[in-house]
Amino acid sequence: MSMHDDNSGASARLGGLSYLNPAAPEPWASFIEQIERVRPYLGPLERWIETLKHPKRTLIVDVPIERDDGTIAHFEGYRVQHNLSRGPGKGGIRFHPAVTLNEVMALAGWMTVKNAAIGLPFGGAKGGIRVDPSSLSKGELQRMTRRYTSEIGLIIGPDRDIPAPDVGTNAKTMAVMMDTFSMNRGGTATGVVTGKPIALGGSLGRQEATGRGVYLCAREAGKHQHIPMEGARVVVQGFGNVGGIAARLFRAAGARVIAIADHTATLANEAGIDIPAAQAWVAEHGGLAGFNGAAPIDIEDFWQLECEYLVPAALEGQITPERANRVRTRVVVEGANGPTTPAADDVLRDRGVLVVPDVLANAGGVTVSYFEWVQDFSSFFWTEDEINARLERIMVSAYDAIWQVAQEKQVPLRTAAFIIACHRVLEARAERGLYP
Ligand SMILES: NC(=O)C1=CN([C@@H]2O[C@H](COP(=O)(O)OP(=O)(O)OC[C@H]3O[C@@H](n4cnc5c(N)ncnc54)[C@H](O)[C@@H]3O)[C@@H](O)[C@H]2O)C=CC1
Ligand SMILES: O=C(O)CCC(=O)C(=O)O
Repeated sequence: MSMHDDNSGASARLGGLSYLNPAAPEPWASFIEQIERVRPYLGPLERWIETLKHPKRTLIVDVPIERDDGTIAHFEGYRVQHNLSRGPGKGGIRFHPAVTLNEVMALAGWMTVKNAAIGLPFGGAKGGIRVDPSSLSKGELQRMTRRYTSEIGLIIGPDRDIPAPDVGTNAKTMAVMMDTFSMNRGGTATGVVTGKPIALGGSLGRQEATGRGVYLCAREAGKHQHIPMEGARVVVQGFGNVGGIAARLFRAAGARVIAIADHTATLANEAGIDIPAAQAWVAEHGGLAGFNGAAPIDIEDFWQLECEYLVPAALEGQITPERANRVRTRVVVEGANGPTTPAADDVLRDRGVLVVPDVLANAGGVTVSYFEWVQDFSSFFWTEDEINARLERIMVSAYDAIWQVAQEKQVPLRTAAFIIACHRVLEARAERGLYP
C-alpha cells in the first residue's frame, strides 16, 4: 500500500529544519542563475527573458486555525504562479517547517521549465505552508488544509491552476483540497487538483510516476554512457515517494542499491539493500532509523560512495561544489527539485559526471498528473498499463530531444532542457503579445 496514505507517515519523513543547507544559495538565486545560462541561446526571444525572472502572481496567505486546545495558531501559506503563458498553472503543495516564499518561487519556476521541457500544456506554479505537519492533530491538519485551500481558492481552479502533492502532502491532502474547493464552488470539481485518491478521480500510476520517471531517465542515460542496469550500483538520498519508488524500480531492474538515506538515518550495504523490506520498515516506523538490512554510515561518506547512479531525492541544495568534488558516480539523476547548485553543476561537468536534471528526471509525476487532469475532464479512465506506456513514451522522447540539443550546442542536459523550455514559453509569450 502507498507510503503516502497516511499524513502522519508523510510528516514523520520531513526531516525538520535539517534540510536547509547553509552551504547552498537560496533556491530562487539558483533558478535565476540557470535562466541566465540560457540567455545566449535565445536569439530574438532574449528580449522576453525578464518574464522568466518575475513570477506572474504571488499570493501570500494567512492561515489561522483553532487548535484542539482552544488556542488560535497562524501559519503562512503561499501559492506562486510563475508563468501562465502556455496554460494553467501546475505544481505541487509543500507542507514543511522551512518553506519560504523564496523557495516556493523557485519551485514554481522549475515547474514552468519542466512542463515546457516535457511539452505539457501547463504553466508553472507551486504552493506551500510553513508548518511541521507532524506537530498537528489530524483535525488541525484538516482545518489548516481547508482554510489554506479557501484562501488560495481566489486563484486556483481546473482551468486556472491545478495543485498536486509534494513534500509533506499526499493523496489525502488532495482529497481535502478538492472537497473544500468544490464546497465553495457549489459543485464537484475533480480537476482542481491531481494526485487524488482513485475513488475521487485520481489516476492509476500517479503514486509511482515520479519514481518511475527517475528510473526511466537513468536507464536512458545508461544507454548513452554504456552502463548496464544489471549490477549497476545506485545511491539514493531521500526515501519517500520519489526516492523509495525509484530505488525499488532500480532494484527490480537488476541494479544494486548500495546506500539509502532519509532524515533519520544514512545506511549502506555493498551487497545491495532489500528495498521492499526498507519501505515496509519506513511505513511502520516513519523513517529508516533502526532498519537492520544495511549499516549506518556518515552522511559525508555517503556522498563519496563509488556508484554508477547517484539519485538525490530529498530536497534542494544538497550537492554543493564541495560535495560535487567528492562524488564518485558516473550519473546524477535528480529526483528532487533543485538538489544541485549551479556552481556544483560546473564542478560535475568539469569532472565528466552526467547530470540528468530535475526538470527532466522528476517530470514523471506531473506527466501522470496531466493524464489525471485529462481523464477527469473526459470522465474516461485509462488502465495502469496504458498510463505507464504513455508515460514511458513521453519521458523517452523528452530525454532524446534534450540529449540531441545538448549534443548540438555542446551544453549540459540542464542547459539543453532550459533552452527547449524557455523557447517554448517565450515563444508563447511573444505570440500572445503581438499584433498580427
Ligand atoms: N511527489 C512527487 O510527485 C514529486 C516530488 N518531487 C520532488 O522530490 C523530492 C522528494 O519529494 P517526495 O518524495 O514527494 O517527498 P516525501 O515527503 O515523500 O519524502 C522526502 C524524503 O526526503 C527525506 N529527507 C528530508 N530531509 C532530509 C535530509 N536532510 N537528508 C536526507 N533525507 C532527507 C525524508 O526523510 C523523506 O525520505 C522533493 O524535492 C520534491 O519536490 C519532484 C517531482 C514530483
Ligand atoms: O504533479 C504535479 O502537478 C506537480 C508535481 C510537482 O510538484 C513537481 O513536479 O515538482
